[in-house]
Amino acid sequence: MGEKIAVIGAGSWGTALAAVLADNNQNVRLWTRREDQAAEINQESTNHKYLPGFNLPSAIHASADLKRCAADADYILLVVPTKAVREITYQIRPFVDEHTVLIHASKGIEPGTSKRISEMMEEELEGIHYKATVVLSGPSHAEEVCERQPTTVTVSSHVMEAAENVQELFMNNHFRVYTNQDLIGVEIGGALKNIIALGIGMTDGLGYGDNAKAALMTRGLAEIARLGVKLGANPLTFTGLSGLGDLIVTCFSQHSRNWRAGYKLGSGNDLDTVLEEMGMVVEGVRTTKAVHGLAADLEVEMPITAALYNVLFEKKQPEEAVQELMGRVKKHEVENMSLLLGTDFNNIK
Ligand SMILES: NC(=O)C1=CN([C@@H]2O[C@H](COP(=O)(O)OP(=O)(O)OC[C@H]3O[C@@H](n4cnc5c(N)ncnc54)[C@H](OP(=O)(O)O)[C@@H]3O)[C@@H](O)[C@H]2O)C=CC1
Ligand SMILES: O=C(CO)COP(=O)(O)O
Repeated sequence: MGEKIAVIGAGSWGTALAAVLADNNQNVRLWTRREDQAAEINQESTNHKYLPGFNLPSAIHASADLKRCAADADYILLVVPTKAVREITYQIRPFVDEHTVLIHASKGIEPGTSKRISEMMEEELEGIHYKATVVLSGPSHAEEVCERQPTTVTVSSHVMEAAENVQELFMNNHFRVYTNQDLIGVEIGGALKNIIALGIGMTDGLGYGDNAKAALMTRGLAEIARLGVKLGANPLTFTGLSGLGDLIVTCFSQHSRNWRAGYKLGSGNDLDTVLEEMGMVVEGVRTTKAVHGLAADLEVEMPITAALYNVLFEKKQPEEAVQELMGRVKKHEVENMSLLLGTDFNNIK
């Protein structure tokens, strides 16, 4: 039976990805830190906290014993919130060796260090030799994946052979997987779209219309790409699944926790109350803090991220933040990006 794959994290996304792998006849062990949740998944084939109403494939074996899940796994797939990535990566160290391929499907940037997920994992695994790290990202709400709705994602790695193997593991008639060589761009796009989705939710909560939404998404993607290119990403990645694709799905879907949190903030609720009520991870909040600091360090202009930062952490009223965005000095639409790319497109005759 298939490859041995340890899925670490039984929230909505870890569980949905475990279901895809089980559908593909892989040997899936799903780790949760709660014994009661492992028993529920094994006995009832449900995960009522994170995926209420869904039946999971009975072939998923859940366990709260990390060693049992990861000890002889060919692939270890980490799907925990960004804030838990270092701690959990450190815990899997004893089970990683030169045969292991690590995969992650989390979306965030670490405040303080500005590290991407794969960078944090590499740091926590320092001194251990393993095959590769592969990121899986793209427009993919867990609920629709569990419904076996058509879904497309991207996998990326510095080791393309590993990315292609991971593509093969997940591919089926409902779940189509592309490869992309641009690890930085794929991780940046997946993490930063959550900032913009928070903003879109906020404009919906405030009662703004579709023009505002289009403006935030388009200019939001411009600033994501601006930072990404500065970090070494391929600008074209931001037009792909892990860029524009994920931005669309997170900004338009009511499955999105980032959109929902933004909506509640725009409707007048305070951040602490909103996060407490969500009961699931809202990655965009910490990522806004991380990216605001990173943009300042790198001197990259990110006015939408700055506006979100002010609303989330400086108690600025959302309406005031919108007015400040609209009242900025006059700009040329493609100026910054074209200069970063080394071509002044404004002067092309
Ligand atoms: N949901 C989705 O559709 C998608 C999510 N993602 C990304 O996947 C990542 C995981 O999100 P998702 O599954 O949705 O999150 P959820 O909020 O659905 O679940 C969080 C999971 O992480 C566990 N967890 C939280 N803190 C810790 C910790 N300190 N140590 C160990 N486990 C912990 C929770 O365990 P417990 O229940 O015990 O608290 C729970 O199993 C995020 O980065 C997200 O952006 C990416 C694509 C789609
Ligand atoms: O990344 C996602 C979809 O691709 C999930 O987004 P949310 O975390 O906002 O629910």
